[in-house]
Parts: sequence; structure tokens; C-alpha cells
Amino acid sequence: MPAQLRIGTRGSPLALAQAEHVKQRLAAAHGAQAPELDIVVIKTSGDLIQDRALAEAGGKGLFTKELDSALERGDIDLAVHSAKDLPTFLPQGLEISGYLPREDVRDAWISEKADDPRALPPGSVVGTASLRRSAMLLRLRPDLAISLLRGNVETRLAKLARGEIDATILAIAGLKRLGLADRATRLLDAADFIPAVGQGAIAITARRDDAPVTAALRPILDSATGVALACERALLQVLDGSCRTPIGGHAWLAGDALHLRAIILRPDGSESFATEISGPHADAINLGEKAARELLVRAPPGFLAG
Ligand SMILES: NCc1[nH]cc(CCC(=O)O)c1CC(=O)O
Repeated sequence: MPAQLRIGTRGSPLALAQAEHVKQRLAAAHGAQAPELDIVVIKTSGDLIQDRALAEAGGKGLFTKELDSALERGDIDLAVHSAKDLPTFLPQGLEISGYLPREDVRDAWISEKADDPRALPPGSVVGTASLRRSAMLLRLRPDLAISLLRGNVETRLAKLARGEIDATILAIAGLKRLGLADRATRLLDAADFIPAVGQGAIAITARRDDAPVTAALRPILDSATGVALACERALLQVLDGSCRTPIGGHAWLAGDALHLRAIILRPDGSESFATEISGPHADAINLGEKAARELLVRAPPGFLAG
């Protein structure tokens, strides 16, 4: 057991809450033998960039690059991420050690104007920076206006409170971790509002060759979440969508069977392709890849180019 574990995290309130959660889990799992646990905040370029075009140009790695470097340099021993924000590929020397047990994967609808997207008055403005949420909303309600809404969860809720937008959609997992679950007006059914790959799961990355850290993490990691995430991430990897492609993917275990629901959409919601697939959990990666290939065959050429 290492004498000390430095837990790297971004500095947003959600990231800090997740790092604190990991720290508590480690403390509880190791009891009196627990190493000294220190949270180390790392500033990432994604936190500094408020402009969506720039953020898109940088891709998802924007939120993880500095954490990766800190791990590689040995400034931290593990890094805590929202699985949803992890890019498909990590630098060579790093790996996903695993995931904490997954939270509720669903999206939460938040609005005082209507308790469901279908009931919102025509032409209402919904704030979201997520292409997936925007495309799924427009699929249901092409008349709605989407307002780009960057910033952390609190910023978004403040814009809603000031009436700058009529509704927003956020992951219930994030709201729960921030103690804000009571803001949710309703939880959207994951079967027709398919969550993002990784939504609701906290991932831990570490150096690939760091056996003591990996061993210290083992008791807090959840294998069922690992199976579901391996499937979802295989889907994403084969789809290889640009960061401008709306993609939903949700896998879950029921007994020994693994189920996967996946969707790709045009950003304006005018066209979408969805699939559902099941199989033994040992085939997690194959199932994800198979679903992705099916979607690629059905969609017209260039669909994923955005
Ligand atoms: N991209 C931002 C982000 N990354 C993870 C979460 C929520 C927590 C989760 O999905 O695990 C959020 C905010 C949101 O989508 O509402």
C-alpha cells in the first residue's frame, strides 16, 4: 500500500465533488490502513475556454490533457474524471483503472414552464451545449430554439433562474453529486432520450505500470460498470464521430446479459438511426463494435461528418 495517494482533479465544483467522493471511498475501503489522501487541483485548458468553436477544435482531450501530463510527470497518482468527458484514446503510458459504481444515467429536464419537453410552448428556448441533447430535443420538437449554454452546472441553473432560457437538460448524476437533485423537474426516459456514453460514471485513470496504485484502487472499483463502459466506449471508438456528431449510447447488465441502446442523429434532429442489441457480458466490446457497424451501414455516407 502506498503511503500517500495524490488524487488529481479539475477545479469545477462537480469535479471537486467527484474527487472528494473517490477520497471518501478509498478512506472507507482501507480503514486504518488507508494511505494519506490528498486532492490536487489541476487547471485544464477546457476550463479556461468559454468559446464553443475553440472547445470543439480542441476536442474532448481539452479537459483531460493537463491531468494526463500531471500523471505522466508523477505529480499525481490517479486522476478522477466524468467518464463522459474521457476521450476514446489515452496516452500510451496511462490506463483507465476502472469506474466507481454508476449513478443514475438519465438526463434531467429542468423547467418551470413545462414538466416535459413535449409540453413546452412553441418557440421556447432551451439552453444546452450538448449536441446530443440539442439534436434529441429538435427531433421531438423542431420548433424549439436552442441556446448555446456553456459553463458549469451552477452557471446554467443561474441562467434558467434569470429567465434567459425556458428550460435546460443536465445529467441527474451531476446534480446529485452537487446536492442539487431537487432542481430536476422530471427524469427523461433513457429509452427515448438515450444518455451519452459514460454518463453517470466516474472513471479513474492512472499510470499503466503503477501496480501499487492499481491495487489500492481495486476495492472501490465496480466491475458491472466496467463491462457496460467497455461496451459503450467500443461503440464510440468504431463510430469515431467528430466532436460535432450527436451520439447516444447506454449499456447495462441484467443478470448475465448485457444490453446496449445506441443512436446517431443529425445535429438538427431531422434524421436519426438507432439500434438495440444484447448478448453475454463477456462480449461487451464485440457488442459495442457490432452496434456501431450496424449504424454505420444504415446511415448515408458522410452522416457522421457533421
Ligand atoms: N460535460 C459536462 C459534464 N460531465 C459530466 C457531467 C455530469 C455527470 C455525469 O454525467 O456523470 C456533466 C454535466 C452534465 O452533463 O449535466
